[in-house]
Amino acid sequence: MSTYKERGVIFPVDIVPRPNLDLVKNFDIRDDDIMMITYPKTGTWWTHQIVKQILASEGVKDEKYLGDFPNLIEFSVPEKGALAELFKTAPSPRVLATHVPVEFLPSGLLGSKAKIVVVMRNPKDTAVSTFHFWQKVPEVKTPESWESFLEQFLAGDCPWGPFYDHALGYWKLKDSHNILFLKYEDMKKDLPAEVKKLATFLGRPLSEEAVQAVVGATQFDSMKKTVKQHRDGAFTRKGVIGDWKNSFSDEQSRAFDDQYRERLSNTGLEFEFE
Ligand SMILES: Nc1ncnc2c1ncn2[C@@H]1O[C@H](COP(=O)(O)OS(=O)(=O)O)[C@@H](OP(=O)(O)O)[C@H]1O
Repeated sequence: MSTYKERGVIFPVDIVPRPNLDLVKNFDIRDDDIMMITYPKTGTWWTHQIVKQILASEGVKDEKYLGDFPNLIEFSVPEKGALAELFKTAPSPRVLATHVPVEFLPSGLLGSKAKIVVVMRNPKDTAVSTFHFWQKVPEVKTPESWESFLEQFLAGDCPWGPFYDHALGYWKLKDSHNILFLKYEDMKKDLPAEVKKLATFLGRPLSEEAVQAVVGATQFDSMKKTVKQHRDGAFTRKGVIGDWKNSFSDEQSRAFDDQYRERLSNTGLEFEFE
């Protein structure tokens, strides 16, 4: 599968055909939409399952749109075509998800009352997860060796663009009232608290019992059993914080930390690595 660059950002052509970017940009947002935003490999499937469970507790169960696959509006899937087309007529509340950087978002989103949830993960684990993922998608040409892959990741040469540009593009919107930031590491450390926070933000506060039910259904082991296993299990691979230690050499880790400090110092954005 080949890739193309749009405004400096790499997209895999078969997953996000170029016309899809216009479809997404011009996509009409409804005030009751829920827009989930993730950089790839930071918790897309996980948070999608959590939102599905939160909505299920108010009786919303539409498998056509809230199916197993995270609803990534910029994607095209063989049996459905461009998802942005499909979602135009989906019933409310719509759960839309995207990996696109902020400049590619539907133009009406930020001025709307839609709820925006941004999920982030520490960039070392994100890089490792991404490396393993692309090895299972041989159609997309990414380096086979970890060393070369990491070099590209540090250079920002990866699908959906550079990690830090993506994260900071959204982080600068943090004072907007309808955005919630979640971190993968917080979810790992205290899932009930994060589920509660998310449900409340979505205007659907849950009882303690309901929180526990969502947690039970979305913990890693449950998801490994329930989420359809595409790409040889790549969507539920290890699900831990700190797996980067199995791939990074000390030297790679130092170079990574230098860039991390350079890009995030004085931004207020920080991540936990273990
Ligand atoms: N329930 C749960 N708990 C903890 N971690 C989980 C869970 N579900 C998925 N994962 C891990 O999330 C990583 C995949 O990220 P994404 O879903 O964003 O992938 S994708 O962008 O949609 O391809 C991938 O991370 P790695 O294991 O580090 O590769 C998954 O294992």
